[in-house]
Amino acid sequence: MPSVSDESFRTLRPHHPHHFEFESVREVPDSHAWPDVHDHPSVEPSGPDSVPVVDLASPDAVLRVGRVCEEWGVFQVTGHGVSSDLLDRLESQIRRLFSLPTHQKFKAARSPGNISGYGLAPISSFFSKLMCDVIEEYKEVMKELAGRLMHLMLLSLGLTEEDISWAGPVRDTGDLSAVLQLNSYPVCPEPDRAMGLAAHTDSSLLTVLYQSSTSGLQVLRPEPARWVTVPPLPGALVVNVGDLSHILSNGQFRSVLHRAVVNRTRHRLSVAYICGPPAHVKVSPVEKLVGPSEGPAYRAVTWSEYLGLKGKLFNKALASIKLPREEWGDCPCSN
Ligand SMILES: O=C(O)CCC(=O)C(=O)O
Ligand SMILES: [Fe+2]
Repeated sequence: MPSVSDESFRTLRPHHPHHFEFESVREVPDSHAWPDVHDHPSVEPSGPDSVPVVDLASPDAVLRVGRVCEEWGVFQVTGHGVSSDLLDRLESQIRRLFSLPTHQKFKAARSPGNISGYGLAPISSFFSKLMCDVIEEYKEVMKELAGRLMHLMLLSLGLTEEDISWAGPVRDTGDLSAVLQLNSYPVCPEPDRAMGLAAHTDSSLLTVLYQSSTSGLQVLRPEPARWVTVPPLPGALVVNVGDLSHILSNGQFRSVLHRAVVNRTRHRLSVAYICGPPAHVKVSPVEKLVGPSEGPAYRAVTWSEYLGLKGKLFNKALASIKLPREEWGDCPCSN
């Protein structure tokens, strides 16, 4: 997928952007011109087009989380306990990282097919010089927050720890795996002709996104289809419901289609903590949520199997594991 921004570092998984020297361009080259930036109108957030904000410290957090996961598949969280000092330090280190000369950034590049050991060697030697401490601290804090969010989501579905044993005790953070992805969206001379990150749903259970202070994230709302901007709120983090939570909830939770647009004057950064189940776990619709007459809507998949499908089929991956209606109730899949 070509995209203008696409400069990103993943601390666990490889990414091979079609590299481009953005600083020198005056107009978007054909290779990066995006055909359907205006496929649907973009609207500014207000009234019913405002992505909900959930205060995790509020007594009705479980109820609110459940409702927004069903209706939106995305929300902003406050009351999460992540200090603004940590977010500031993270952002300034990432700015330093992305402003390094290209040849230096390429020292951390992953070679194709080099998935095993998840690239810790090249990446960690790179990060250790520059930003290892703050990244490690952020990952720790995110692990805890993602666990908390996952448990709120499970509780809102009426599930207990027995229903999803890999999630660990509902009060605990469980045993999720995660990828940290750093995105950089350079300024763009013609933002209307380019795309930062193409429309997609996340393949995760959930993604916690820090989007600094520059807007660019948009989520698709239906009927009429429109792109709603998710405004950066000081201190808030964005939570996207991923495809695996949609599967796990037997379609009850919406996995939100979203994209990142670029702008003319501000270099935008975002940090995605992409959280999934442990590697060996197959995610399938939880039995309790499957009505006796309807059966599970999806077959079981591991995270890596699903990522493979996503790599091949992109936005049709979810449809590819949907069980046809006639097979419902007679499903060979297991939890
Ligand atoms: O930069 C953003 O706001 C979105 C990033 C995103 O969607 C992703 O990393 O999956
Ligand atoms: Fe995303």
